[in-house]
Amino acid sequence: MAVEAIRLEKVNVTFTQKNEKVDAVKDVTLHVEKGDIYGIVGYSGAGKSTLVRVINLLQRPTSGKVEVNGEILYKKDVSGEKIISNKKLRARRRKIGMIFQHFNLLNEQTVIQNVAFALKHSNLKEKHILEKANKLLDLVGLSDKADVYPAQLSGGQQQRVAIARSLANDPDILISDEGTSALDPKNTIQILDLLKEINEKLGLTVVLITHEMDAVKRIANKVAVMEDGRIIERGDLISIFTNAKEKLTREFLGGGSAKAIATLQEYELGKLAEDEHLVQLIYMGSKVSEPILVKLYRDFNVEANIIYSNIEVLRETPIGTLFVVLKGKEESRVKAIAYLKEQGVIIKDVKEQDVKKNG
Ligand SMILES: Nc1ncnc2c1ncn2[C@@H]1O[C@H](COP(=O)(O)OP(=O)(O)OP(=O)(O)O)[C@@H](O)[C@H]1O
Repeated sequence: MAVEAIRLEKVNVTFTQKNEKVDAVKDVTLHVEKGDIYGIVGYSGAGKSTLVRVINLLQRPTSGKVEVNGEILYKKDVSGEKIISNKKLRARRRKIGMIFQHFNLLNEQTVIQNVAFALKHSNLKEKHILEKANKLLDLVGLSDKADVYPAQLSGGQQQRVAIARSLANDPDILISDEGTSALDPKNTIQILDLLKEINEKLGLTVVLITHEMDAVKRIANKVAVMEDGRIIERGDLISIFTNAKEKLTREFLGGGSAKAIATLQEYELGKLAEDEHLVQLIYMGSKVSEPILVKLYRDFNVEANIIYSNIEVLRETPIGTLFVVLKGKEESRVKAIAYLKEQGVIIKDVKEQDVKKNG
């Protein structure tokens, strides 16, 4: 089996302040495979930052195991505590790049100096350090800004500098802790696309901490939802999107599903007749839904009345959601549903409790 980039096992982090205990991370097990873009979403205070700081041991867990690239960096259980040497830890940390919401650049240093700074400890000669820094600026599209100061750059450009700096030591893993949260929508998209490009070009594993599901939808292949220190739901992006179990996950998915529920509440499920059945259809790709629905009528004598429709793009794949009332004889509806399934459409029954006003 391939070695995973990150393996956290039963990690707990408890902070004690003035006799008060905060369990910031509770029994979290998380496996991130090499090459993943793993989104971790949750509201402020859910424990996301604490959890990712555990990966490079900026935060030592109260208990649990931290493994990076197959090497145990830290382990604490009933049998005791084990941590790699400080020297090794420093070396391993360099292979885990990090970017933050507020960029954390050195304001008195130029752009190129900011990037070069990350290589100060290395044995590279000044000339090679500058060569490498220039290459990285080129990669992030800022070659022409090498000699300006951070204050002269836009937020998006500053984050590009931070990304270039985070790549200086050729990391295997890049952690973005709310890296796009201070940016406007256009810069957010550009930075997310840059992270995806780096993921693809350099094979970097990316962990994306965010409270914005849109960021995850754009580039992540996997997602975990955190609440109150725990991971409450996780999976690959499309299955989470099409089959979220937790209310909080659906809340984060927001947009479409929240609007759908509001529309369905208007519709009142109680109004459905004997020969009617409300279902949710989810289909992938750009397959047009209309011809399929027309076919339901023509071939199965089942009318499909669309209550709500929406298309979202997940990692460049359009995913359509339709809430439709299927009307017809029961046996015809069964056949129609079987046909839809054959077409690769995911079908879910919509029950009254799914659209309860306070549900
Ligand atoms: N150094 C610390 N000392 C005490 N409590 C802390 C410390 N760091 C975090 N906490 C607490 O741990 C909990 C989780 O915080 P954390 O910053 O990990 O959440 P988060 O999901 O990243 O939220 P945010 O996006 O606001 O940073 C919070 O209740 C926070 O107050």
